[in-house]
This record gives sequence, structure tokens and C-alpha cells, in this order.
Amino acid sequence: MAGLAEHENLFKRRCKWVNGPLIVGAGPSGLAVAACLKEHGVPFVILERSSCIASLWQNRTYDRLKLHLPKQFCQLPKLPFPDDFPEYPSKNQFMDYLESYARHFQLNPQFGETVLSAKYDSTCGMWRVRTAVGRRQAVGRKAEAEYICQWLVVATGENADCVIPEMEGLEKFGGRVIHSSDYRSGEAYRGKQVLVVGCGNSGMEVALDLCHHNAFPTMVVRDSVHVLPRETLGRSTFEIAVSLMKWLPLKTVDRVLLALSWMTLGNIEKLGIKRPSQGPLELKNTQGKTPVLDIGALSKIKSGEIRVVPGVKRFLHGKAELVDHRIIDVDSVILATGYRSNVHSWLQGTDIFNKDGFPRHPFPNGWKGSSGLYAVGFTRRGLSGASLDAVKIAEDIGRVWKEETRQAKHIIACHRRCTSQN
Ligand SMILES: Cc1cc2nc3c(=O)[nH]c(=O)nc-3n(C[C@H](O)[C@H](O)[C@H](O)COP(=O)(O)OP(=O)(O)OC[C@H]3O[C@@H](n4cnc5c(N)ncnc54)[C@H](O)[C@@H]3O)c2cc1C
Ligand SMILES: NC(=O)C1=CN([C@@H]2O[C@H](COP(=O)(O)OP(=O)(O)OC[C@H]3O[C@@H](n4cnc5c(N)ncnc54)[C@H](OP(=O)(O)O)[C@@H]3O)[C@@H](O)[C@H]2O)C=CC1
Ligand SMILES: O=C(O)C(=O)Cc1c[nH]c2ccccc12
Repeated sequence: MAGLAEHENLFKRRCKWVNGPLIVGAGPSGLAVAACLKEHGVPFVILERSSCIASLWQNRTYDRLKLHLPKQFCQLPKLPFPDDFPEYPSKNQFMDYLESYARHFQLNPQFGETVLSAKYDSTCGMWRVRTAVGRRQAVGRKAEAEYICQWLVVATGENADCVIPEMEGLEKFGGRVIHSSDYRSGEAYRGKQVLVVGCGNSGMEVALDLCHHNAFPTMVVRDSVHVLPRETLGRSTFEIAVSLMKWLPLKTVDRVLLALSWMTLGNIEKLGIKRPSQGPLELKNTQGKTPVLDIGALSKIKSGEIRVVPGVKRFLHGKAELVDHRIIDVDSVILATGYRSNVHSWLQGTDIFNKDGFPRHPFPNGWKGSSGLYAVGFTRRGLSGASLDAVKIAEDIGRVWKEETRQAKHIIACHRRCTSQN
């Protein structure tokens, strides 16, 4: 009976056959796969829940954001950044580049379409992808559609949902509480005591921006974090690490990075920032924890303009009680507590993703599953990892597409010959 109901639902929804792969997400990863598919002559459909490309960059980042890796590690395949881009492009420059990338390859995503579920139907050997389309309608329900496709490319990103931790007493706090993805600038916080929870790149950069706007940030470091200078001896620390990794084992590169950081930044443990026991690159590879690439927050910590405190025990009205029992005054809270993948919430019964919505197989083997399923942009290697995935996925699909097209042409030619003979 359930099966029958499911089929009836299928007819109520708009049902569409996709000629080629269906790509979920129009961020840099989805755009990169699509551009590479174009080069292979493979048609595709891109579905994007928001109303623009790269919504993370357009709608969920602060004004002052710049890429923190040098530009050669952040451009997408087949179209380099313009020559006049600086070493670390700004958020607006990066968005302009992505817009021109989408225009150049005529990628045309379908906006306002959220994928609700996707599952492989082994009886027809196809993916069935259910979506909610457009704005909420007057009746309170969104219109739905269903797509049927041979290939499904997951490009929804490592940062699809915000992590909002449950913190005791937050409902009693009374002041403004936002996630760092809703932070644009420190303008609204001038003169205020702001508690920044989290000390990843977002926490550090939000705290720094708050200083630039004469607010008084306090940053919560509940455990440990690696801070590396963005540049060492005038060269990008990331670039140095990439060069060293060609010759040396990861653990040795980590030791070199820590020695270089010590030279540039000094002993950060004195500032209340404990370093993890694993090295920065090892930690990034094993747990996906990105080291902070410092662009100035550390000197503000040294000068006392950013205060560092240990974990928060609970919130009180206008205050926070810390795990060391201190109670501090707080006007506003910014949760720089990170992001998570949303894949587990909509993709059903697959072999490549784990319960956290990341590929089970570590880099470089996480991009391909079975039954025409692919993952792009889940390597924990930023934009350069996404580009590598995109090239491989498009090649893989392109090969099958070419073969199937050849076979189809052959069948059509045979059919024509037969009918002309009769
Ligand atoms: C603040 C910040 C700065 C960063 N800076 C750098 C940097 O300098 N260098 C670097 O290499 N990396 C950086 N990163 C890492 C970042 O992950 C990449 O830059 C990049 O955005 C990843 O692209 P993506 O397409 O995989 O994911 P996203 O950019 O997140 O795109 C995924 C898209 O999928 C859409 N989507 C999600 N779920 C659904 C659904 N169910 N249905 C339909 N659409 C859906 C989203 O709306 C989104 O548009 C940064 C990340 C953050 C948060
Ligand atoms: N300029 C740039 O290019 C920028 C790049 N980024 C990138 O965006 C991605 C996301 O970064 P980010 O948003 O910083 O997220 P991260 O996941 O890197 O950091 C989250 C932070 O929040 C802390 N945290 C989580 N829950 C709690 C809690 N309940 N109490 C206290 N602390 C908590 C974590 O601590 P713990 O480690 O103990 O779990 C960690 O310090 C990263 O890849 C980063 O590199 C971000 C900003 C700028
Ligand atoms: O900024 C990010 O989120 C990235 O993932 C970029 C990145 C990839 N590998 C790294 C190693 C050290 C610091 C940042 C990165």
C-alpha cells in the first residue's frame, strides 16, 4: 500500500527527466563540476535552494572577508582569476569572479529549489530527487517537484547548516545572539561588550573586526587551537606547507610550521591559547579542524584589545558565567561555532556518506560512490580540493556519456537503415 501511495504522490508532483547529471548546490563546487561537464559536452541541471549562486559567500559572510589562502589555491578549473586580482582577493572580488564563471560557461542554475530527499530506485536504475520549489504559497505549502536522473552530484558543501550549540541559560541572557554567518560588520556593536564563542577563523576574524569598530570583544577558547601566521618571512605559510609536503612527511612539515609560527607569533600558550597535541596539518587531515591563519587578531590579543576566556558554563541576564567561575558582563553574543554538512538529512541509503554527511573514504577517494552518485567539495581542502573533485567527476561522467551517446547514435543509424530498406 505504501508503494502505491508513493506512486500516486509521484503523479501529483511535477515529474521531470534530467538529461545528464543533476547537481545539488550552486556554490563553487557545483559551478566547477558544471563548467567541467560543459567542456565534455555533457548537459546537466543545477538545483540551488537560495536565490543566487555561492549563497554562502553572498549571504552568509561578513563585509571585510578576504580569501585566506593565496589566489592560486582558490580559482576554479578552466578559468583563472583576472591578472589584476591581489594575492588575497576580497569577498566581492571572489563573488564577481564566480558570477563571471557562471556567465562564461552559461551554467544557469535553477534557483529557489531545495532538495528534500534523494534516493536510488534500483528497479529503474535511476535517482529520484524530490524538491520544494519557490516561495511558500498561500496555502502554506511549497510546490514540489520530482527529478529522475542517472547521475547525482552532491555539491551542498561542508558549511550547509550553522552549528548552534545548546548553551545553558541562553534564553535568559536577554541580549542579541547571532551566528557568525549573520555577522556583517562591527558597526552595530560600537562600545559594546561582545562575547565571541569559538576561536576558529570566523571567531578570530569577527573579534578582530569588532576591534576595528571600537567594540570590546571577549573570545571563548574552550579547548585548543592552532594559530599560524598567514605569512612567514614574506611568503604564504600555506604555500610553504604545500611546497614542503612534496619532500617531507606530514608530521615533519607540521614541526617546521610550528617552529616558524613560534618565530613569528611567539608562545601563544602565554595568551591563554593552548595548542592541540596533533600538528596543524595532521589535525586538518584527520578531524577537518582548520588551523587559524592569523591576519591580525593575535596582536590584538597580545595588546589586550581582544580578551581570551575559557569555556562558558552558563548565561545569566546580561552576563556569562565561565568555567573558571568568573562572571563577566556581556551585551551581545556571536556564536562563531562553525558549520555542518546537511547531506544526511536528505540523501537516503547511500554508501559514500557517513552520518556526519561527509564521504566515508578519505581524500582523494571520497568523490565517487556507486549507482552514479558523486560528492564534490567534501575534501576538507577548501576550494582547491573542490576543483580536484570537479575535474575527476566530469571526466568520469563524460566517459560514460560519450560511450552511451555513441551507442545511441549507432542504434539510430541501424534503425534508419532498416526502415529505409523496408
Ligand atoms: C567564511 C568562510 C571563508 C572561507 N574561505 C575560504 C578560502 O579562503 N579558501 C578556501 O579554499 N576555502 C574557504 N572556505 C571554505 C568554503 O567551504 C569554500 O570556500 C566554498 O564555499 C565551498 O564551496 P561549496 O560549493 O562546496 O559549498 P557552498 O559554498 O556552501 O555551496 C553549497 C551550495 O549548496 C546549496 N544547498 C545546500 N543544501 C541544499 C539543498 N538541500 N538543496 C539545494 N541547494 C542546497 C547552498 O545554498 C549553497 O549555495 C571558506 C568558508 C567560509 C565559511
Ligand atoms: N578568511 C577566511 O578565509 C575564513 C575562512 N573560514 C573557514 O570557514 C570554515 C568554518 O570556520 P569557523 O566558522 O571558524 O568554524 P570552525 O569549525 O573552524 O570553528 C568553530 C569554533 O567554535 C568552537 N565551538 C563550537 N561549539 C562550541 C561551544 N559550545 N562552546 C565553545 N566553543 C565552541 C570550536 O571549538 P572546538 O575546536 O573546541 O570544537 C571552534 O573553535 C573553516 O574552514 C575556516 O577556515 C572562516 C572564516 C574566515
Ligand atoms: O579555509 C578553509 O576552510 C579551508 O579549508 C582552506 C584550507 C585548506 N587546507 C588548509 C590548511 C590550512 C588552512 C586552511 C586550509
